[in-house]
Amino acid sequence: MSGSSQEFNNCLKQFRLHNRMNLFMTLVVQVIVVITNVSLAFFIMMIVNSMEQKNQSLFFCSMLFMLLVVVIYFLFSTLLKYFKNLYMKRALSQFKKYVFEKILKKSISEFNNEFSGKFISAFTNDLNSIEMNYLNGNIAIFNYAVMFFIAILAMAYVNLVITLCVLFGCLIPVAVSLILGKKLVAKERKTSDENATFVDQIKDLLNGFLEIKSFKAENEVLALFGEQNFTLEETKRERRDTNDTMLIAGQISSLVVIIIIFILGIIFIFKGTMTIASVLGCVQLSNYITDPIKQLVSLISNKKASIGLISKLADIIKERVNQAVKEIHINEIKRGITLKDVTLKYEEGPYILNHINMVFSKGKSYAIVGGSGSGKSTLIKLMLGYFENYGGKVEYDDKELSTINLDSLYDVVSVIQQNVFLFDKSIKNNITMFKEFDEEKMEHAISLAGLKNLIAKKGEDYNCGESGSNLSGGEKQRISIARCLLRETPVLLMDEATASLDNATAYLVENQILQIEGITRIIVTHRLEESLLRKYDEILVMRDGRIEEAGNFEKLMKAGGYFSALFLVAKEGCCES
Ligand SMILES: Nc1ncnc2c1ncn2[C@@H]1O[C@H](COP(=O)(O)OP(=O)(O)OP(=O)(O)O)[C@@H](O)[C@H]1O
Repeated sequence: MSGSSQEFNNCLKQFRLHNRMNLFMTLVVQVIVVITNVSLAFFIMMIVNSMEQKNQSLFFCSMLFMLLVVVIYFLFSTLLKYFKNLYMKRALSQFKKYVFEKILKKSISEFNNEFSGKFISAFTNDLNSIEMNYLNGNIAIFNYAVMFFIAILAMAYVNLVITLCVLFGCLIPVAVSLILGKKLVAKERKTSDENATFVDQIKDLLNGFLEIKSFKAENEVLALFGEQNFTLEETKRERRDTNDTMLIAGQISSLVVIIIIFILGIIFIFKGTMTIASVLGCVQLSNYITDPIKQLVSLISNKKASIGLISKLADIIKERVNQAVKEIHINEIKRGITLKDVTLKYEEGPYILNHINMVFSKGKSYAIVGGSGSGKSTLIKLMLGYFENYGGKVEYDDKELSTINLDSLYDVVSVIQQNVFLFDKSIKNNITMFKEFDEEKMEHAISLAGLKNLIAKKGEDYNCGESGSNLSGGEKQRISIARCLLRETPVLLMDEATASLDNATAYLVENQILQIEGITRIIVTHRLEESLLRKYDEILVMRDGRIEEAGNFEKLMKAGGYFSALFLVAKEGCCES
């Protein structure tokens, strides 16, 4: 079985898990509700018969019958509501949890290769469609199928010829559905894809709200929005069009059926083989035949379309990386990290990392410096298992990165990046990432990250706001530094982690991190401050994806090469400012 179909089956399993009894009860109760519905036709026949025959006792009998039907209907539709809602609740919550769990299991590289709009759209638009058209749809299909068969049996009991002719009239919508069904599936999938692009764009545009306002780019952005908005709505229009064509076919079929019943009914009344009551009964029963046909046509097509969405979701969440090759677990670093002839490029572009050779020894500190775009962040991302298509070798001790289980890697390596993400939760939760930590360890990390004053002022339960909007850039960054230091991993990677801090705080934090004993630090920095740079065991100078020079501060300055030029320019800039 392929990964996708295995995942597809797992998705469907979530609807049934611990939920079979609720579904079974829903279906049983549904049958009883349908029978009470169909019995209305017999009530009409009894009433009309009592009128034709002026038979009072038959009239009272039919009224009593109807009263009983209403009571049964009330009781069972209440039960139906109860079991159906219970089934839906469990099915959807389990399904969503499963999908989200699968997304969380994705590797960083997998997640970044897919548009996150795809995931958001899957959780909004696609899930709504799956709820409506698959879960609700399945129950509705069962309801109408039962209604159709019971009504056919009841009508055959009243008049077999009329029943056969009615069935013939029902062929119109069935034929239309067969013709248009496949189109609808394709259109539902296209709508889902367009919606994912739309969500992606909205996310992107709203993230840049400040830039849009300050550059007065509202009109240009509105035009960009308008294009995708139009494409999405056009796709939805096409989908609705196909759906409506099927509904029209259903309506025409109902009219044809009613005409057939009346024509045949009059013939049979003239022949004396049918009464007015039974013709009216057939008309009422025909509703329970044409209505299901009308509904079933679009319900089945919509269900097929939503199955397409489940399979698309299964495709998104299925594991792409062969986990078998990533089964090596590491829990410590004994010697260090070695890069052997590492190369990397994005698709068809130039090499971003160009034959890098480097040994990062355990417990030492390394600074990575270099001009903008020289590949510093890419190198950090590479060591975090961000890329799968690199050349050469990246070894943690003697274990190749591509074979290491990434969960275990993140027990050993942590990263602080320039772009900080904070959750809309308290400062404490943002530092601990919702885990329990020793009070003493917490205080130590808070102190190293220079957060003591902030916590004294606002308290650790202070809410950070959406994406940390209630805090300054520097405060957010210090929280992310504390978050990382709290984990006390043997390897710490930092990518411009102090960029939004003022000079004094940045110096303090970097200095404190350089004093932590026993951990391996690899720090990308733009701050070429002599007293700090002297504390690094080695400085790697990157240029165009290569390591141009490497050595300690003194050696590099003596060499008078690229580093010393960078250092002098930075020093001059600093003195001028
Ligand atoms: N997703 C991507 N697709 C294509 N090219 C990319 C991508 N990300 C980065 N690059 C390119 O890779 C090169 C190295 O980028 P990287 O972010 O590693 O540089 P950097 O040295 O960290 O720069 P800076 O100091 O400005 O942060 C740049 O030329 C950049 O344009």
